[in-house]
Amino acid sequence: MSSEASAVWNECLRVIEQHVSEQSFSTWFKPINPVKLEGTSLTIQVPSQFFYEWLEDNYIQELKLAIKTVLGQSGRLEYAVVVDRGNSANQPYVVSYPQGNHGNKKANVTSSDAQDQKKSPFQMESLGDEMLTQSNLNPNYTFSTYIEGDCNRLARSAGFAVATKPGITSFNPLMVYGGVGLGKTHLVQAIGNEIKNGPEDKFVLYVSSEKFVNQFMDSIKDGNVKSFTNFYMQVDVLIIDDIQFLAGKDRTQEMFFHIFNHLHQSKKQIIMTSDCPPRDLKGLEERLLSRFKWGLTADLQMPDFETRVAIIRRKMQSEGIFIPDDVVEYLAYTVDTNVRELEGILISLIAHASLNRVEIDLQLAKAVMKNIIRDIETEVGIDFIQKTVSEYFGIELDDLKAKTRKKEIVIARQVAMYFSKEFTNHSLKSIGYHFGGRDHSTVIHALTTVNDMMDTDTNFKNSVNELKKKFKMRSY
Ligand SMILES: Nc1ncnc2c1ncn2[C@@H]1O[C@H](COP(=O)(O)OP(=O)(O)OP(=O)(O)O)[C@@H](O)[C@H]1O
Repeated sequence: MSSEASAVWNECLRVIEQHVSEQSFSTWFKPINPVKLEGTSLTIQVPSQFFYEWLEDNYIQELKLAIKTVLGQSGRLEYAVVVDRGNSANQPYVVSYPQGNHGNKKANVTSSDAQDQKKSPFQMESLGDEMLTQSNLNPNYTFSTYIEGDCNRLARSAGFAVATKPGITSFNPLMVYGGVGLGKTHLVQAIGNEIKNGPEDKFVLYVSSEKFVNQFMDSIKDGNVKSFTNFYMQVDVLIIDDIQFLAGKDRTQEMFFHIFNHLHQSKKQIIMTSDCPPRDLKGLEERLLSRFKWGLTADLQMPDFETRVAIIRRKMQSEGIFIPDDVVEYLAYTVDTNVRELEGILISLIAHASLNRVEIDLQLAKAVMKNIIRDIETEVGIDFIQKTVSEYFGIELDDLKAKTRKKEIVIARQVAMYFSKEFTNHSLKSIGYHFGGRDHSTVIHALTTVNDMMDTDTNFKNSVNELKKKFKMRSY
């Protein structure tokens, strides 16, 4: 190592130190060795191709600034990457970037070893999205933007505990599972952001399982497995999304098993998500599954109506738009599949309104919704009420009209009559007619019974209210 190169690099480090966190500085800049200085071109040696890619993806601005400050406008930076070749001696090859060409992955590679040029480097996929930071975290996914409800209370509070004391609570690993679009990624990234922005300087890394698998495969192809493993073993908080993707990928599972053990033993935090509970994860090794159960497993459910309203309002706030209450309610009633879909519909609604320069109102919401969800019924008729009520109580539609006097059928029939009175313009006589030709006094008796039961039986009242929401939504 030339002493000139050392002196220049030390100056560069002083500049860099002022612009990155202490943890990043020791992880990404301390391991670098200055190799040589030729004119205003400084060559630094980095431990692996991955390390080099990481620097280029995440610290290009800091490096540029340092080189320009120390070597002037004509300053250049070249990298010598130590290639891991198992037992054979490490031969560096040089990746050379002309000034101002940093970050261009197609830049010339001049190698001291022709073979190495052809190797596709083990690299983190380009992060692309400027929203992502060096931990691959979306800064918008925070606890403050994550609406709490019965659907996520346990997972959220466990997540918050982990964020406060990563690696120390008994929630290690923390496994969050739930159906598509229910907020798994948002929650685990909120934990990551909370830790990253906290007082301790922790290296937090979020990675999808798919990316993890691809990186591992690339590392095998490139003979870089060691640097892959070393990299993951340095992490303080590893967040790995959609773990079900590891199913059937035995080699990756084995590697993950070692990384998991190392991190867990070193009291580093592991957070995972999955689309199903660990017991239903097919194609995952038993030893891995048993480790997943060491910590806490918490599920996410579809948010209830009130939580959906709160999610819509939060989204409106972040988009800086106003939507009338009846539209918010309409959307929350109608979209009960998952939160991503709810957000998607809200965004289409906003887009329609701004493209057509019209106000967002119920009419527009219905029109947008009709395009998206087929078969949506906008009117409540007796047929619809009968169908919905019979499905809800798990009885045959025909039984509502039949003579049978079985208790559960009588109740369902009375409830259906009650809603027919509330949501349609049919007379008592007509309602009776639609329920197997009963007379109007039977309908009156049904209405009285339902009202009385709602006063005395909370479960029954909840069922009626739940059904009411379905009808209300369609009667807008
Ligand atoms: N409780 C919540 N509060 C606020 N926003 C939420 C909530 N739950 C989900 N979202 C939003 O819903 C969208 C989908 O969430 P996310 O991507 O986290 O779901 P996921 O469960 O990881 O989905 P997938 O199964 O496809 O990986 C995101 O925009 C997220 O911000």
